[in-house]
Amino acid sequence: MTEEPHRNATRRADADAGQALWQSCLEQLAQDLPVQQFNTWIRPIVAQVSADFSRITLYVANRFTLDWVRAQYAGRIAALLQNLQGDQPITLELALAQRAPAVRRAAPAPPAAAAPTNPAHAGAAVAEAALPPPVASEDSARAVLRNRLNAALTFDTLIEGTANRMARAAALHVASMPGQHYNPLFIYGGVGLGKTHLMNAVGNRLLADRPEARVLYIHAEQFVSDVVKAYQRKTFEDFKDRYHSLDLLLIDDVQFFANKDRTQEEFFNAFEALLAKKSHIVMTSDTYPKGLADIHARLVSRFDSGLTVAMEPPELEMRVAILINKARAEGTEMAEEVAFFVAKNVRSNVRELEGALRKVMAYARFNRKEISIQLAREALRDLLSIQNRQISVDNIQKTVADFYKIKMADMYSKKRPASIARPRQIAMYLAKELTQKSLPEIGELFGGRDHTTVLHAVRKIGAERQQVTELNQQLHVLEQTLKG
Ligand SMILES: Nc1ncnc2c1ncn2[C@@H]1O[C@H](COP(=O)(O)OP(=O)(O)OP(=O)(O)O)[C@@H](O)[C@H]1O
Repeated sequence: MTEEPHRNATRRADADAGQALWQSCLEQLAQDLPVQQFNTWIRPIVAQVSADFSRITLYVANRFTLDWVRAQYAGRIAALLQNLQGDQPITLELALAQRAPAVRRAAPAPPAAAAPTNPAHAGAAVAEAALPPPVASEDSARAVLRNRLNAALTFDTLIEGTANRMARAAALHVASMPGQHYNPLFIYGGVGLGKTHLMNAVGNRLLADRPEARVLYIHAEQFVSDVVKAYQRKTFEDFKDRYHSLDLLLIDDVQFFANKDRTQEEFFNAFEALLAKKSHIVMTSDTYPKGLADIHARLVSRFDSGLTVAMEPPELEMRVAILINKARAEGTEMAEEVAFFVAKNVRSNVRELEGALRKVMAYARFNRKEISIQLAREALRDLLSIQNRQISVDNIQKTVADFYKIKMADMYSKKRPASIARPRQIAMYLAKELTQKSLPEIGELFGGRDHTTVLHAVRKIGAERQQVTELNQQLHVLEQTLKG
């Protein structure tokens, strides 16, 4: 045998062994996953195994599938491959199909990208190949439409609590029966409370159930820019085709439409067209529809014509659950007492909670220490000192008194008219929410009142906040002012 055919034969044998490895993995996945999931996401994958078995590249058809497979299955696939492969470390890479070489050729592996190792993946690493520009080989309009959803933001990763219960239930309903009830669904709340996450979860769930559905997630600013482009390039027909043909439109932060008359008009047209064909619209905003400034009245009334739900700042137990879950997703177990400590000190929103968690984990890694309350205290030193400096009961009393135009002295007085008693109850509620003080301590600072009086105020305002939009808005404003 000359050298060349011999080399070719060796390559073929390697390639066959590589495919056998992937085949075994596929068989296992077929057993583990529901048939529909396996057929939709796993079966179409083309795998390429490097000659030394150190790297497996999975080629998928488009960016959306890539994100989805990475978020939902990459960890499981990597762990399975590692199991089949034994001790030798293996790196899993995801790439778009247009880069795939013919499957059965044992081409050399692409240059190794630095692959971040995820401890949750049983020693195997998952990397994403450098991606070429958007897929040209398939229904490109659809691929672009789907690309904007973030596949990692699903109902499974969204922790439920009192703060988001209603919004989550409504979103789940929309995802399972789009176009029927709650159309449009209008979700509002402060920054970092999970509005974008929830909205993406609706899109991801619908696409998992109906992969052919035309779903678009878009930020309102992007919509504005699309309108401008359609004007400049005189491509309104394309614009209309794009927006009016959707099954589900998810549009984030509609407060950005303020003062943009032409955009509002185009959005109104899209809105009417979509509703007429029973497509669903989900919107988010930082305020409830009637609180929106500089948006045409006819649009505001359309926004409010389905279901409007608020997302509230997460309560303590929810913050604890979020921390424990997010830490676990990063391969770290966080003790409940530590999670309580962090959650008590970071109250404003989930994004800040995530930031605090990242700090604590990085601090533990750098210092090679276990995560404990003491370590969390050190890691969050700056944040804690800013908070302690800014939010005192005294500060809360002053701010609330100013806001409701009563005297500071009325916070401690025994006077009972509603115009004074109510702001006082609101201040007590905020003192409990925003400081570490106990009920008796708060009572003391409000003119020596009993702790049951404080508890009554905290419960009453907390419950009313869920029901009365105006009070909720006022509390948001006060909270933002106090947090600086
Ligand atoms: N209930 C939750 N469970 C798990 N993660 C959450 C939850 N709520 C929010 N998050 C996470 O918090 C971060 C901020 O959420 P998101 O971006 O959805 O907030 P938002 O309300 O859209 O904020 P903004 O108005 O600033 O865009 C995201 O990483 C999101 O995944």
